[in-house]
Amino acid sequence: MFMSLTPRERERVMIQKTVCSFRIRSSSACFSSLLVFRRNSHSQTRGNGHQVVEKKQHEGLFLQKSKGQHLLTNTRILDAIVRSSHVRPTDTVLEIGPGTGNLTMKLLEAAHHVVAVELDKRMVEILHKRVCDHAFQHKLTIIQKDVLKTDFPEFDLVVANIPYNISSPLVAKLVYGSNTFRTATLLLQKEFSRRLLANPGDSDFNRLAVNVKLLADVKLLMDVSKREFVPPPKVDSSVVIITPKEVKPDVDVREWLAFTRTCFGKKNKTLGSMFRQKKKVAELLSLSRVGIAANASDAVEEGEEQGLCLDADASVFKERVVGILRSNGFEDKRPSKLSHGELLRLLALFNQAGISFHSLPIMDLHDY
Ligand SMILES: C[S@@+](CC[C@H](N)C(=O)[O-])C[C@H]1O[C@@H](n2cnc3c(N)ncnc32)[C@H](O)[C@@H]1O
Repeated sequence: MFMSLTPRERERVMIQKTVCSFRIRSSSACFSSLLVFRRNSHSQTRGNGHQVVEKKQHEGLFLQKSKGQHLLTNTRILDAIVRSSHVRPTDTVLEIGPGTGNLTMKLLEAAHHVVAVELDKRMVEILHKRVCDHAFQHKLTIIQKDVLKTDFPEFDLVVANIPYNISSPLVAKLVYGSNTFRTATLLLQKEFSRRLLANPGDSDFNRLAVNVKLLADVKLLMDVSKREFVPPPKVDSSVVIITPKEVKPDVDVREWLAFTRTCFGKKNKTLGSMFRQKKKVAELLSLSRVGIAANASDAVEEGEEQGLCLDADASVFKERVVGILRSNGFEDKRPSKLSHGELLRLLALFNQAGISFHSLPIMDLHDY
């Protein structure tokens, strides 16, 4: 029966057998880790695009689910990712989570330089050796750190198969961070990519999409089956390309993020019912007081001009908030149906009336 399988199916059976036998032998401490054969730097490519595992030269490597260690092994898909990223020979590419370097090797061929940020020391060692074996070391800088706690050097592009458990803060770091770049081509969990791709009016338009699309365009490049990874994750993946907008709206980013957190907190509620909630009114009232106090005389004067008394009780404040919604035609609207232009206008109306949404530290930029 084994012989009747295609070479690709046979390879999978072999990997599965190894994984199963390891599971039986493994202690509970290692339960979430899988043993696989390390892809050898001299491995050949089969007609179906998968690299052949040379078992004689394998080194055991525990791939940790907690670090999202699912290696993409299909060279056709790796090539397609690099091709769709339009890497130029003059580019410095930032790769996040290079792992054993399957994508890195392709990027090194296409780019002027690659900066790879990898948390796992074992991966760094394997990658370093592999790159030296191919005499590419002068083109690669490896930063062995947590990508969320690292300041990036300058780069032109991002191309990465990222650990899915940090998708949200990582996309926020790229889109809302201070680095300028042409595009970010990211392999993401399929469901996450669909959330990212949602548009105003779609049933699944959400806070992630509204925040990312304020500053960037997002396009789907391709879906990738979970079968293309070793070990296969539970879910399928997708490759998306994020292109920062050339002209960005003039808005206080922290104020915007806090505003969208309020608007998209409860699915399908109208703005009127959302802003009538007792808890929300109390929260906004205290934030607006803090904002006015922090912005000192200008804001206080503005607040007073608008009739906002610092000692105003919650019901007066609620009427003020709902009044803004009503008189501008927003009361019965649902946030998921509003365009960026409409949301920006509503935020400006609130702010002009001395109503503020944020008192958050910078760290919370990462919190979608
Ligand atoms: C999905 S694997 C991708 C490996 C490789 N790029 C590939 O396509 O085969 C994700 C990689 O990110 C690394 N990683 C996980 N969390 C990280 C973090 N916070 N900072 C940097 N690297 C991280 C993992 O160790 C792993 O090597």
